[in-house]
Amino acid sequence: MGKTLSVNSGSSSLKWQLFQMPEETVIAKGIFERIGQEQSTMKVEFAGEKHSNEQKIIDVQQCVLLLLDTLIHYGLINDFREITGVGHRVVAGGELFKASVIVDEKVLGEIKELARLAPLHNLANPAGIEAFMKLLPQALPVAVFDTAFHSTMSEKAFLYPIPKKYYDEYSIRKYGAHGTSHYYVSQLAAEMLNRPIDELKLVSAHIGNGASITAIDGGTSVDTSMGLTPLAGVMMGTRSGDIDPSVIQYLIENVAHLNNAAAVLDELNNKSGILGISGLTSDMRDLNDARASGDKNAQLAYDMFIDRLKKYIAQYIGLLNGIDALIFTAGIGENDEAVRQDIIEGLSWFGMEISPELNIRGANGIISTAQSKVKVLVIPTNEELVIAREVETFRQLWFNQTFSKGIA
Ligand SMILES: Nc1ncnc2c1ncn2[C@@H]1O[C@H](COP(=O)(O)OP(=O)(O)O)[C@@H](O)[C@H]1O
Ligand SMILES: CC(=O)OP(=O)(O)O
Ligand SMILES: [Mg+2]
Repeated sequence: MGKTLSVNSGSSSLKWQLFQMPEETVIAKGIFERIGQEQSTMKVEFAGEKHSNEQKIIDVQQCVLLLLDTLIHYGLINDFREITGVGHRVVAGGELFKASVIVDEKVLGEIKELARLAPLHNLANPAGIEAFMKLLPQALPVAVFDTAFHSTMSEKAFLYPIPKKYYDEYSIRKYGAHGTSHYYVSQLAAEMLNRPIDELKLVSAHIGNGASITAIDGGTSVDTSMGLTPLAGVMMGTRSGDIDPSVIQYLIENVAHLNNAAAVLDELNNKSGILGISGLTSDMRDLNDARASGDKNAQLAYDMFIDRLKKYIAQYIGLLNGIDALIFTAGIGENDEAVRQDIIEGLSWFGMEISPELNIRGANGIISTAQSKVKVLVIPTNEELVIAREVETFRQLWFNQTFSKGIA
């Protein structure tokens, strides 16, 4: 028994939930959005109450302090010691972490080392972990990796067609990301469809600020659009997704301020995607406003975004030789019915059709028509719940070990 805090640090947001475990009751949850941008917001929800504040939030350390203050301020905890476990989302686990792990100094060092595989995340992730370890020394810290679910990919899927020695000697391969989310929504899809997961072929579209598409066969990830790092795959809020690698050398040789690989990679990670094409914003809500007011580049960014998503989804339908269901999840996938409509309209040849009555804001569940050959689902992701369950497994193991040692 105890309270577990799950921390999901994304590239633009930090989401958290405080659970009473093992009951899995949500005591409170919240989100810090647009971290590091001009208008950051902090939202908290508990017992039917919703609070929202606009303030400049610079980084993850500030989020941690604000979050702990909030828990005390609203009486959600009276004492920090009530929190017995803190689970952290870590994006890159590399070849090292294929499952969740209790964090100690060594693990923390290894997570920092892996930052080169997730530059937008693995720097913020250990900063958050360290801050919580310092402020909540009694709570069991557990790291849950985005890459773990994709560790089932075969060599044929995860190798790049470059000399194999670069995998053998340097572990250069596709690792994917958002695995905790793809895992969670695929399990729920099986429940919603009332079919065993091992019979199902699914494509899961996690479309947030970061976005990835995964092909899931019998409950395991067989391929996914992100690569060595979360830069690959579809176009994203600030990331280019797949491009011809020769662009990198061309930029280095021809653009004065991009005269090394790190500068180009920064451009591709932070200034590209929706932001790069629109020249305005990385955020879908703002992009929609700009499109509505007739901004041509905003419309172009949207059209490119939709096409790239369609291409990856179609590719994975091909890889799986047909699918039972397509799942939409994450910030955009869950909330933007027009994005879902535009994607499915372009994939109608595959026998997908969504119902305008079902495809509404706040939809949760099946949104396809009765005659659609492929079911289309909207499933709000809950990476925090999966993280809390992982923490609980470790806490019970730890408790049982301590208890059996005690009576031995
Ligand atoms: N109501 C909404 N309509 C359209 N897009 C939305 C809505 N709510 C959130 N989003 C978009 O979701 C994206 C953030 O998704 P999220 O999954 O929270 O990102 P991340 O975890 O990568 O930080 C942003 O582009 C944001 O504009
Ligand atoms: C891996 C990744 O891009 O995560 P997020 O979408 O949460 O930023
Ligand atoms: Mg996210």
